[in-house]
Amino acid sequence: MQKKYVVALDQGTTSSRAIVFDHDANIVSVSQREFTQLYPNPGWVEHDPMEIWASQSSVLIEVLARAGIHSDEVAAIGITNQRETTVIWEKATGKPIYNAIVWQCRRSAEICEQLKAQGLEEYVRDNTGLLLDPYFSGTKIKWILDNVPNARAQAERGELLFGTIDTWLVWKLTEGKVHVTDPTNAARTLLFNIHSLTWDNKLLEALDIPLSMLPEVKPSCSVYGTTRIAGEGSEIQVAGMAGDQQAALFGQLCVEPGMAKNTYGTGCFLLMNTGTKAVRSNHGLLTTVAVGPKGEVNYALEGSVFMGGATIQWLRDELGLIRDASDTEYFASKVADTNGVYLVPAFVGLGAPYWDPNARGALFGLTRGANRNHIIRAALESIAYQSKDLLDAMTKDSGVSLKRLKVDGGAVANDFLMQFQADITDVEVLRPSNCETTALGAAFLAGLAVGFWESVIELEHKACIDKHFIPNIDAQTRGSLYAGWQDAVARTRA
Ligand SMILES: Nc1ncnc2c1ncn2[C@@H]1O[C@H](COP(=O)(O)OP(=O)(O)O)[C@@H](O)[C@H]1O
Ligand SMILES: O=P(O)(O)OC[C@H](O)CO
Repeated sequence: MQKKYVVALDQGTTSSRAIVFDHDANIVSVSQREFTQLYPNPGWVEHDPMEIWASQSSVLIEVLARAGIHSDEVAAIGITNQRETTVIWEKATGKPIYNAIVWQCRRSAEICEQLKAQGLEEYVRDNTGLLLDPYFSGTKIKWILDNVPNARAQAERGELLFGTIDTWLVWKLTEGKVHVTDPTNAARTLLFNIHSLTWDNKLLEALDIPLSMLPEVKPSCSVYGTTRIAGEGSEIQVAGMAGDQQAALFGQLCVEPGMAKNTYGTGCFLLMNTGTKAVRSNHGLLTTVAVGPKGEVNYALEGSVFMGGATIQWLRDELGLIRDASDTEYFASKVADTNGVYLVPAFVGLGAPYWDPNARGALFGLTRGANRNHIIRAALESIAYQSKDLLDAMTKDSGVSLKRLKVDGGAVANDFLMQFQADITDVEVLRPSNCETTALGAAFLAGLAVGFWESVIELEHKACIDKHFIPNIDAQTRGSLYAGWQDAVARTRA
């Protein structure tokens, strides 16, 4: 039967999605399922790997059933995923030995301090492009090996496997036959040398992690194995994968140096392609691996903010101020400003450009006149302020002053947020008509790997802009609003 579709699996921090794209990159069908967030201690975040698999495999079955698509019409399945989140399982049984430790989790802060005390900070910076922060997988792996009974002995006997979520999904999809990752995910582990593109022995030794646990690293645009939907029908190629932020960069076709996008999901992630040159940041950004026009390794500068849309979930789930994330637009627009209120959402510390794992969230400027709408507005504005922090750092590091910013992710549906982003950065914000660019990036990689699409040039005709947000405040107002934010951040850190 003719291959008409590519399916992207987008395993995000809060939900698992499966999206079917046709040859024109139109969305044919979407299926999505939220899963449980576990907070066993303050600052700790976990997921159940089996629940991740259950939600991801069920949406895959559902998305095809809903659209009446047979597996032999699917050219390939591409994977994109929340990065850094760490799963360790038994090779023989496929059973995880502990919950997945999520990228936001702060429990390995002390291990990071120990590595700093060993003088490894510069080495890490030079060879992995990262910083010593609990964000990345390496110290999470060590924590599991040090704290789960028998884990270290099992690891030393070669009985355990490590994977980020891409690796875990391919392992499950191929029924335990394939243990693989790609350079964009490997680059987030703290164990991968981004210049030689191999696992780094010195860091494996420092963290006491056996090499036998690590997956093979294959290009982001390759065929990794095959799967059958619910164990039935014809085999589908699993081809193409990238960490979600790099997939979004590729989905937005930012494949040339100087092209950038900002994704507003659970966190916010601003990435700029720097081509074949790995640019070292002097302003608190990361150097990471991206995907080039032919699926090859490119580099990117990245600013990572831990609480983006998650701040809105907090308003909904913990404070009960809204019923749905989209309500925030209505309430924020009911007031002319925040009445001097600033929310610094350092709930799990602060990421780029501050890298302060010990900072905690704070609300400033409360007066008797401050009401719910001001707090909701301050929460939305905090997402835009954090993104401005990233954009300013990016300009300093790259020397490129962006005039236009491509955006995507769940929270860009919010017009208030997008307009405020344009106002506070003085940059035009471009929202694509398909905001599922993360999934699109994975679909592109999978489709290119199996010849469903020929080249990136063919893909360029498939993207279009839904809305332009033009800056609309004066420089003085912008300056004083941002100064208030910087003051609030400084006080949070103190
Ligand atoms: N209209 C909206 N306004 C503000 N935030 C929103 C809106 N819709 C969704 N969000 C936020 O966006 C996030 C979901 O985006 P998504 O890209 O699906 O995230 P992820 O891939 O990290 O799971 C949630 O944190 C949610 O609170
Ligand atoms: O789940 P998201 O889309 O917020 O992305 C999570 C990032 O990959 C973490 O680095």
